[in-house]
Amino acid sequence: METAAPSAVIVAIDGPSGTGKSSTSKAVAAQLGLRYLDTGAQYRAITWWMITNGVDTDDPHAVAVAAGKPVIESGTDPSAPTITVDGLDASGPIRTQEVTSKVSAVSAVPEVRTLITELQRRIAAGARDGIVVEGRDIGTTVLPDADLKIFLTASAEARAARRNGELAGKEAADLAATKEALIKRDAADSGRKTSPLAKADDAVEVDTTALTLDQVIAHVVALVEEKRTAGK
Ligand SMILES: Nc1ncnc2c1ncn2[C@@H]1O[C@H](COP(=O)(O)OP(=O)(O)OP(=O)(O)O)[C@@H](O)[C@H]1O
Ligand SMILES: Nc1ccn([C@H]2C[C@H](O)[C@@H](COP(=O)(O)O)O2)c(=O)n1
Repeated sequence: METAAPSAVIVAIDGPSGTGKSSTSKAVAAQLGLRYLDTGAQYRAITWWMITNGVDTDDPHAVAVAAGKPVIESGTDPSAPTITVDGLDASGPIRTQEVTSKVSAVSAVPEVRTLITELQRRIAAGARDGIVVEGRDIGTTVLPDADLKIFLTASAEARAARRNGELAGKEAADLAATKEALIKRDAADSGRKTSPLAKADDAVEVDTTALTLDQVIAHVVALVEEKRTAGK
């Protein structure tokens, strides 16, 4: 494992679905020369493996028994993040509707969380120049000693509109249905017993509803710079 550089900074960015965690984290990491880790992609990857290997994702025992089998690897270059499962590129398959609908159930299984949390901590510890790690429980559970914790929020309406905007030119989704699906996934992620989606007590909350993505990125970059100037 590499030794962290003195200026290395660990940033945890959490929040509900569609608040801008991935877009913000990637851009902040790229601007500041940090690595980037999308922990949602790891939970999606293990879910995809369960589906393709015939594991019943509604059966926590079956998921727990299989949890240690797939080898999940994350590439942390913010300009080209990667995710593989058993050496196969999983970046496309993990974004399907089927994976999205099953990922909350799989990620609620404690054995899955233990394995993925260990992997996340190893990756963060190996990031010599620092890292931005985004997810649901980074500030509370995975990296409770992070130098800076951000909790992004946005209204369900804004988040649904953003998600539908991604579909421009593709099949137009119904805004109400998108909003309902977001709310349902957030409720499952917030309501699980093991490390639920939650704001850490010492996290800075940023409501992005009325902010452009560039404004959010600039705000977070400024917060990181402040921490660095203060010697973290
Ligand atoms: N402040 C913003 N204003 C407008 N659009 C935004 C803003 N932040 C993010 N977006 C857009 O919203 C969509 C969702 O953003 P992103 O994927 O970064 O969210 P997320 O919190 O990582 O979601 P998830 O948890 O579901 O992966 C993207 O299309 C992104 O470009
Ligand atoms: N730290 C994390 C990150 C993600 N998850 C679960 C819950 C989410 O619904 C799912 C997919 O995440 P997304 O790609 O939408 O960011 O993964 C979690 O439990 N903990």
